[in-house]
Amino acid sequence: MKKSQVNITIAGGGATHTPGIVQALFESRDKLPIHELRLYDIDQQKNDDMFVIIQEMMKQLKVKDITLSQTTNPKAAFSNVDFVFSQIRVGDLEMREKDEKIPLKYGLVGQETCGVGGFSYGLRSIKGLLEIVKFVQDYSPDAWILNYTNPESLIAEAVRRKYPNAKILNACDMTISIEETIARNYGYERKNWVAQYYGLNHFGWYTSIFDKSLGRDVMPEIIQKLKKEPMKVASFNAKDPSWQDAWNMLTKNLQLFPDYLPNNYLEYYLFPDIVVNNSNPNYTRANQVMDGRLKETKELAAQIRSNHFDDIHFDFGEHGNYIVDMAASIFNDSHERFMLIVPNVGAIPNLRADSVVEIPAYVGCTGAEPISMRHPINNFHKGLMEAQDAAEKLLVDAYFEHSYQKALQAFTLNQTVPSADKAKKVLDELIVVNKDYWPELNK
Ligand SMILES: NC(=O)c1ccc[n+]([C@@H]2O[C@H](COP(=O)([O-])OP(=O)(O)OC[C@H]3O[C@@H](n4cnc5c(N)ncnc54)[C@H](O)[C@@H]3O)[C@@H](O)[C@H]2O)c1
Ligand SMILES: O=P(O)(O)OC[C@H]1O[C@H](O[C@H]2[C@H](O)[C@@H](O)[C@@H](O)O[C@@H]2CO)[C@H](O)[C@@H](O)[C@@H]1O
Ligand SMILES: [Mn+2]
Repeated sequence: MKKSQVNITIAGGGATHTPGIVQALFESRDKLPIHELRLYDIDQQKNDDMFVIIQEMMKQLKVKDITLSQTTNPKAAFSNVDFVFSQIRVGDLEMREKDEKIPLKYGLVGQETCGVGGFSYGLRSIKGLLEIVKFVQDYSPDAWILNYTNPESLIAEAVRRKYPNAKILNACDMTISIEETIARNYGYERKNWVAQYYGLNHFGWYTSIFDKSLGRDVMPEIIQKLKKEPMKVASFNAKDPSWQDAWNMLTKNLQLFPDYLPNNYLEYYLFPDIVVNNSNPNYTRANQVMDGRLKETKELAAQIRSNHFDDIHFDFGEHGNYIVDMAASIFNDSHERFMLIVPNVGAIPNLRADSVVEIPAYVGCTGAEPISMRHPINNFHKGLMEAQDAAEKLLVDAYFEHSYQKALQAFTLNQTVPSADKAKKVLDELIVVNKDYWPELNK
C-alpha cells in the first residue's frame, strides 16, 4: 500500500550539493511528503557541518514537520528508508585533484569524469557505490536508490553486472543544465520542451527539442545562435568561470559539427589538445571547487555555529529539483520524463544491447521505462560511442577481475588517449596514488 510519507537518506550527506537538494525537498513536500530526512556520510565533520546548515534552513523556511538526523552508521542510515539519494565522492576532492593533475603531466586530459581521470575516479567510486547498494539491499530492500554519484556510466555498468535487479536510477544533471542555460540565454521556457537525446553519460547529442508552446522543433534555431557566439553562463553557475569555457567549446564543436546539439563534455574527446593547452597543471577544477563551494560550505557552518550569518539561499540550478522530481514521479507513479543512464537493450537499435546509454525515460512506481529511439544512429556518433563504451566496459572488467591488462586496454582505448605508452605511464602512477582505494590489479 502506498505510504503517506517517506523516509529519505542522503548518502554523501556532507556533500556540498546537499543544501540544494534539501531546498528542493522542502519546496516539493506537496508531491513528496517527507517524514524523516537522514544524512549519511563516512566523514563525521562534514556530516556535522551539513546537519547544522540544514537545521538552520529548516528554521528559516519554517519546516517543522520533518525529523532530521545524521549518522555514520549504515544500519541506522539505511533501515526503514524509502529513498536513498546517493552522491558520494570516494577519495574526496584531494583524489579528484590527482585524477586531474596526473594525466596533465603527460599531456592528457585531466578531468573529473572524462578521460583517464574519470577512469581513476571510476575505480574508486564503483567500490563505494556497490557498498551503498548492498547496504540498501540488506536494510531496506524495497527502497529506491536515486544515484548522482559519478562517473555515472561506470557506476551504472558495475551495478548492472553485480546487482542486475537493484532498484536504482542513474541520473546526470548536465542535460537539464544545458537546456536551462540555453532557455535563459534565448528566452525559452525549458518546461515547454520535449528533448530527444542519446549518448553515453557526458558523451551525447540532442536530435531535436520540441517546444510545445511554439509548436516546433527549436533545436535548429538554437544551433544557429550557438554557432555564431557562445551562450553566457546562467546565474546558477555564475560563480564558476569554468562554465564559460565549457560554453565556448560547445560553440567550437558546433562550428565543426552543426547537425546535432552536443553535450558540452564532448570537448574532452573531440578537442583534447585544446583542452590540455587551456589547462593549468597546477590549479585544476578540483582546486576551484576546494576554494569555492567547499570553502563556502565550511564557512557557512562555522558562521551558523557562531550565529554570524545572513539569510541562507542556495542556487545549484536544476540539480536539486531533478533528483527530487524523479523521486516524486516514482512516489506518485506520474510517469514524468527524465534523461537517465540505463542499459540500452535495443533502445538504440544499432548499438550493443549491453551498452549503458543516456536516453529519455518515463519514471513511475516500477522505475525507469526507457523510450526506444526506433531508428539507428549515424556512423559518426556510433563509432565514437562504441569505442568509448568498450573502454568503459574494459575498465569495469578490470575492477571485477583485478586485471592490470584490462585496465591498460581501457586506458589505451579511452577516446582522449592517443598513445598506449602514455596510457601505461599514467596508469602506473595512478595505481600508486590510489593504493588505498582501487582493487589490486594483477599484471
Ligand atoms: N550525476 C551528476 O550529474 C552529478 C552532478 C553533481 C555532482 N555529482 C557527483 O555527486 C557526488 C557529490 O558531489 P559533490 O561535489 O557534492 O561532493 P563533495 O565532494 O562535496 O562531497 C562528497 C561527500 O561524499 C562523502 N563520501 C565519500 N565517500 C563516501 C562513502 N564511501 N560513503 C558515504 N559518503 C562518502 C564525503 O565525505 C563527502 O561528504 C560526486 O560523485 C559528484 O561527481 C554528480
Ligand atoms: O566541477 P564541479 O564539481 O562544479 O561540477 C562537475 C559536475 O558538473 C555537472 O553538474 C553541474 C551542473 O551541470 C551545473 O549546472 C551545476 O548545477 O553544478 C553541477 C555540479 O557542479 C555534471 O553533470 C556532473 O556530473 C559533474 O560532477
Ligand atoms: Mn553529470
